[in-house]
Amino acid sequence: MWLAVITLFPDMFDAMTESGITGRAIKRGQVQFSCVNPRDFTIDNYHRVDDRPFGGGPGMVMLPEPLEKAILHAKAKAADAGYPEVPVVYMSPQGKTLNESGVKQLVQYDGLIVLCGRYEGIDERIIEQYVDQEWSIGDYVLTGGELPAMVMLDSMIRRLPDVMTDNQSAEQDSFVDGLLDCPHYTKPDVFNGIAVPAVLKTGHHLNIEKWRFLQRYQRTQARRPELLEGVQLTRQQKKWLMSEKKSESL
Ligand SMILES: NC(=O)c1ccc(NC2CCCC2)nc1
Repeated sequence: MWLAVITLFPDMFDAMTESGITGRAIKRGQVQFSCVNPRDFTIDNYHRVDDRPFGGGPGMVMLPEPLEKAILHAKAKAADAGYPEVPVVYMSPQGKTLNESGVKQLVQYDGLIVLCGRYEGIDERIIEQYVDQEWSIGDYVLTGGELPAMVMLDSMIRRLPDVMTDNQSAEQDSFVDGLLDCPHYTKPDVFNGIAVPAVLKTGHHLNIEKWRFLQRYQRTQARRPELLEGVQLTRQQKKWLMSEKKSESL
């Protein structure tokens, strides 16, 4: 996947490119990643990338010209790399709230340009003319679009084929079927006097699968009941649930 981020703080993305599974995917060439800095496209002596808002009010707004030049440069780079039509995504609290289905939709693209704002935001005419999709990682305001961009890109990169090894695979992710995740345990058997649930040490895979499903269902019911509306249970899961409810009513 071809990715470019437009940002005044490219060094922030070292957190994603220099470590972990995302760093490995980039080193392996599974992801082509680059940053484009609007400050490199300024023409005044002060390299201005922002100015005061028309209509007054606090803070500054990012100037449209450096952003336009940065976007066009990123689009040209994508075309040179063989990706002629790359959508531009802008990270903002006004965007669609990102969730697993949004990640699945985004990771289908061959390439993506992610625009990160700073200050009070960017000139609206850039959004009107160049932004294809606005996305938000949640209903809160941050000082910049860089962290939301890294959150979104991390969730996408881990879903690319062959990025996660089999035993890490994203397919078994908790959210993949809408339920929260089950508890996880590893050595030691007893930690601070608390033992690992016995079923997990039986090696009885069906019982373990049942236990994990029931844990996930009960956790979702207790913590995020609204998520249950969108959950499609398999016949087996429905049976497990029925037998659990029966045994509870005994
Ligand atoms: N919830 C979010 O995804 C989000 C995105 C960007 C942002 N701040 C940026 C937006 C324009 C200037 C700073 N804050 C929050």
